Amino acid sequence: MTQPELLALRDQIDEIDERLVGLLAGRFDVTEAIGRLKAEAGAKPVDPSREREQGRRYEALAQSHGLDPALVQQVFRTIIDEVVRRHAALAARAASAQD
Ligand SMILES: C=C(O[C@@H]1C=C(C(=O)O)C=C[C@H]1O)C(=O)O
Repeated sequence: MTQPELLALRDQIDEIDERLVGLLAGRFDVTEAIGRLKAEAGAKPVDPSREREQGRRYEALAQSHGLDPALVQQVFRTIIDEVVRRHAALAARAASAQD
């Protein structure tokens, strides 16, 4: 291993990480829009049936990319838990605005 090789690979990692964070931010923008719609409609923050459907999709995606499905599920569990937390906050705000 040469130092330039290592540095070039680390540059690639930095670019991928930047794209991942950008994608994550885009996902949170979309889920925020969903959270606002659900809060207006009085719908629950969590949708277990949608989450089950996604779980099956993450499993298939992980397998098609040669990744450990448990790892992919764990990553999305962390993200979705944060989405649901934000949706609950939007719902609480909408409910208190109605008081
Ligand atoms: C985004 C939604 O809200 C929650 C968060 C989800 C997600 O981050 O993918 C999926 C289902 C819901 O529990 C939704 O209902 O679509």
